[in-house]
Amino acid sequence: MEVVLIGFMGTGKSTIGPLLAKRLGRQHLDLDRLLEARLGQSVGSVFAQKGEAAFRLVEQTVLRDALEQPGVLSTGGGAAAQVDNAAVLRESGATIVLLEARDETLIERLCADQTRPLVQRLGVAGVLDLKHQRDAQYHAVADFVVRTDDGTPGDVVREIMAGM
Ligand SMILES: Nc1ncnc2c1ncn2[C@@H]1O[C@H](COP(=O)(O)OP(=O)(O)O)[C@@H](O)[C@H]1O
Ligand SMILES: O=C(O)C1=C[C@@H](OP(=O)(O)O)[C@@H](O)[C@H](O)C1
Ligand SMILES: [Mg+2]
Repeated sequence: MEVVLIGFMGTGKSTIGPLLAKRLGRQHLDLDRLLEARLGQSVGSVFAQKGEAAFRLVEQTVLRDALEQPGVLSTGGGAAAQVDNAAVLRESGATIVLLEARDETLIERLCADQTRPLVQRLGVAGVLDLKHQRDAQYHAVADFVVRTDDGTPGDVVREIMAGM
């Protein structure tokens, strides 16, 4: 991978990834979609039927495979926060961009989309606690940070390009 987007749920990794890839003339991969294709099941049903620990094991394998390919990768929000994955990401040589947004922005975005199992399980307050627990891990992995609160997705892509 040349560029990997990391960050909490709702920061915009899956929205920005395809736009950035198009701008760079590269392929785009989304880790959650790769995992779903491998298991033939949605992320939500993997959490419900197999549990989060099983999800993390498959996520780790799919991440390692994806990093071998060229292009732009949008990770799922938990991927870079797992210790083993953090090391693999750093060693991959990809440019790692952390997307961030204010708590209020994330609440708005996450409440508007009911497909994330951790939001269902933890609720808004619980999920923000999880974000704050993960923040230091995200920053330790990232090469630089881009905020997605105020601009359009196009603005975010331009800012990423400027940072590379
Ligand atoms: N500037 C922006 N950058 C990225 N996403 C944005 C922006 N403004 C609004 N959004 C919205 O925020 C949501 C981000 O969701 P998504 O891309 O699935 O995030 P993630 O993959 O990080 O969980 C989308 O509904 C997107 O349309
Ligand atoms: O933060 C997390 O632990 C998760 C984030 C999700 O991806 P997005 O960040 O793209 O929503 C998805 O991988 C799964 O629901 C778990
Ligand atoms: Mg996503």
